[in-house]
Amino acid sequence: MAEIKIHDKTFVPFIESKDIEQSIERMANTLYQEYENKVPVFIGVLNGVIMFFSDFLKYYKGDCEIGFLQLSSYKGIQSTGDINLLKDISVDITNRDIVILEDIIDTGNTLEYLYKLLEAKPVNSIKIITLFFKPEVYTKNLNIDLIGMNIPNKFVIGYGLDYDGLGRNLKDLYQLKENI
Ligand SMILES: O=P(O)(O)OC[C@H]1O[C@H](OP(=O)(O)OP(=O)(O)O)[C@H](O)[C@@H]1O
Ligand SMILES: Nc1nc2[nH]cnc2c(=O)[nH]1
Repeated sequence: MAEIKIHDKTFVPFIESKDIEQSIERMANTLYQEYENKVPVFIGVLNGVIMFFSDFLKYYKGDCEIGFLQLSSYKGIQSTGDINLLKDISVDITNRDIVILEDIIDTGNTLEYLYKLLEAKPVNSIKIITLFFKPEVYTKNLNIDLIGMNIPNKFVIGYGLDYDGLGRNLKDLYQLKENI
């Protein structure tokens, strides 16, 4: 894996896709044990979740349904702190057991918005899971039910995550070089 340049920044290889997938397989198996006799609705937070969502489904062994919502708050490598709901939840979740899938939880601003959005919904249960988590910068007290991998506080791209629109199609995860 070589370093790559996207827009004005250089990124270095960080986590290979095979290691990411192993972590996702573990997550899918853990959830399957918890929902064995239920049909959960997995809700992906677009756009960053695309690859995680698709790989997670491949490893999940039970019956399940899916839906999406779209939130956006990043400009470049910074959170604006201003969350935009670009697309509300696409399926009826009334009385359902829902699991929100996030690709990454960083500041927790998006998670806080999600909690407020979901509070008002008449669901049976809610779990929030994330593939990547940055414990050094997470400042909220909100519960995260399942975490795939803890990562340091450095901006990452690839495996669905972008830098100003580019980099989502990289199969491995890369880290911003200037931060190292
Ligand atoms: O914990 P936070 O600091 O709020 O960051 C987490 C959010 O940032 C990314 O979304 P983004 O706003 O970049 O939209 P995208 O998924 O369309 O890239 C990511 O998909 C999370 O939803
Ligand atoms: N691409 C990308 N999006 C994020 N959203 C929150 N943290 C990050 C990050 O490190 N990279």
